[in-house]
Amino acid sequence: MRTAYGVETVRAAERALMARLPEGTLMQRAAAGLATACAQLLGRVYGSRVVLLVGSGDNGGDALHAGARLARRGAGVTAVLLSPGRAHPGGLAALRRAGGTVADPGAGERLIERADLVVDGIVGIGGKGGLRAEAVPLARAAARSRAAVVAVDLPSGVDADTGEVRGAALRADLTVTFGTHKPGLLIDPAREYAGPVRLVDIGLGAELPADPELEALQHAEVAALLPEPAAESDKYRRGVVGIAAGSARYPGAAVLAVAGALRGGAGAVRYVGPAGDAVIARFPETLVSDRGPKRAGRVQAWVVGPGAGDDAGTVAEVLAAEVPVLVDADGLRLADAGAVRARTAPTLMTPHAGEAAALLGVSREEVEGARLAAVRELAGRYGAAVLLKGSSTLVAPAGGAGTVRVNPTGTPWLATAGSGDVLSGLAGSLLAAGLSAVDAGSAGAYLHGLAGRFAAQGAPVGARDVAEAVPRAWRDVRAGALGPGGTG
Ligand SMILES: NC(=O)C1=CN([C@@H]2O[C@H](COP(=O)(O)OP(=O)(O)OC[C@H]3O[C@@H](n4cnc5c(N)ncnc54)[C@H](OP(=O)(O)O)[C@@H]3O)[C@@H](O)[C@H]2O)[C@@H](O)CC1
Ligand SMILES: [K+]
Repeated sequence: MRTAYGVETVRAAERALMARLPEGTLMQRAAAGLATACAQLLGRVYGSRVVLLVGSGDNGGDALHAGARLARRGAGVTAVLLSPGRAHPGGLAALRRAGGTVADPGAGERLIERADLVVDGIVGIGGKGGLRAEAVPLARAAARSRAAVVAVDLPSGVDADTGEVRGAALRADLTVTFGTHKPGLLIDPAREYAGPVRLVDIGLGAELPADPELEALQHAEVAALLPEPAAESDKYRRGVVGIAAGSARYPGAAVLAVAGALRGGAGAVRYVGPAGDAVIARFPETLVSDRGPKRAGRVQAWVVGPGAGDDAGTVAEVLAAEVPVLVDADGLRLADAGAVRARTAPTLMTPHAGEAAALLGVSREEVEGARLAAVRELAGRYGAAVLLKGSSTLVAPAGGAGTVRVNPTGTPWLATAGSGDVLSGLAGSLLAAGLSAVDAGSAGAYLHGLAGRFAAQGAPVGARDVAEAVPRAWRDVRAGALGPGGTG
């Protein structure tokens, strides 16, 4: 499990740990890890040109101490001080002792142009707002330069707690973060600025509380969630998932949701709606009914909404059922908020950013720029678990408070028509198999992302290919959890 903690929590843990350690220990641990990562990226340290961008806080201190270590190994290290009078005194002294030099911001752009490595120590978890004006030309120069850019703790200019990016920010090739991930490192748009993230252990772990702000499941945790049929399982014990989707106009959504559901571990898939012929032609194993959800027969969880058009009646009927319900696509628009809140069985809503924006009455850009806030807000308003789809899919528990899951397996190739229908079927099937709403959403997104990667392998794919790759993803998750041999 990868976890991320917010700034307040990190600060409290840091204070508790520092009280037991000699002064400066944590910064030395951070700087040692940072210098090691920089050296690996450089390959050859001796003779390399390193530029440190140094702000007024401890983030700059980390950069200066790491720079001193690189200078001792023969790198030419220059620190560009953004607030010359306020740079970390101990770090500055260490750099000078190691033979490093200091420059004014005015010289920064020229130095960056010729550098092999730029270390971004402008601002870390103490940052407020976006990058300040004096740092913007340096961020641009770093982006232009062929130098590798390493961000200290997080890329300067991104919000550590939310992943929001207001204005300019440093774009890193690698982020070296200390003690724990910060939420912003796992959520777009900030995540994109961070590049790959390396976590340096500084001993903070024992001081962190049990409930992180954010968590990302990995193979082992997903494998533990996946249903496994026992010898005595019949199809009803494995769960029947009902799919109320598709319309005369959009039969494809029904077919794709069923395609996902058949691979999600439920014992049977029941389809209800006007696209029964299309569904049965493609998947003869489906139980098809055109008598509406109420009279369709036994179902352990429902999926409602993909391609539903304007069929508000079916959505209302499904919401009245006393089993878990996944609401997607048109269903989100048609669902009555009061009816969702009044439900006693679990509800999982699965909007993409545009649908979430419509529900919240804001623009799509606002949702995409502040995904964590949006998913919590929706989960609070509807009293339902919410899976917000996108480049970093988030799953918030009903009510919106508590740990949010972030899916690590997504791929841009999944942004293809019908891919969401497959996910809703897949996650609905996991609901029917007995997973909680948050577990079904996050395990579904994990398998779906992995399936997208397997199907795509660097080339465009259709939603059907994604559905067909789900069994491979499932096997990979189980194999990876068992040890060597998988990709986990
Ligand atoms: N936590 C831990 O366990 C450990 C933490 N460690 C390290 O400490 C870092 C946190 O250090 P920190 O608290 O000194 O804050 P930091 O991020 O350097 O910035 C604050 C300074 O920046 C300024 N400033 C504010 N906003 C700004 C902006 N937008 N653009 C530009 N400047 C801005 C603000 O000054 P102001 O001008 O507002 O007075 C203030 O002086 C952390 O990220 C990690 O690297 C490790 O050493 C070891 C263990
Ligand atoms: K930084």
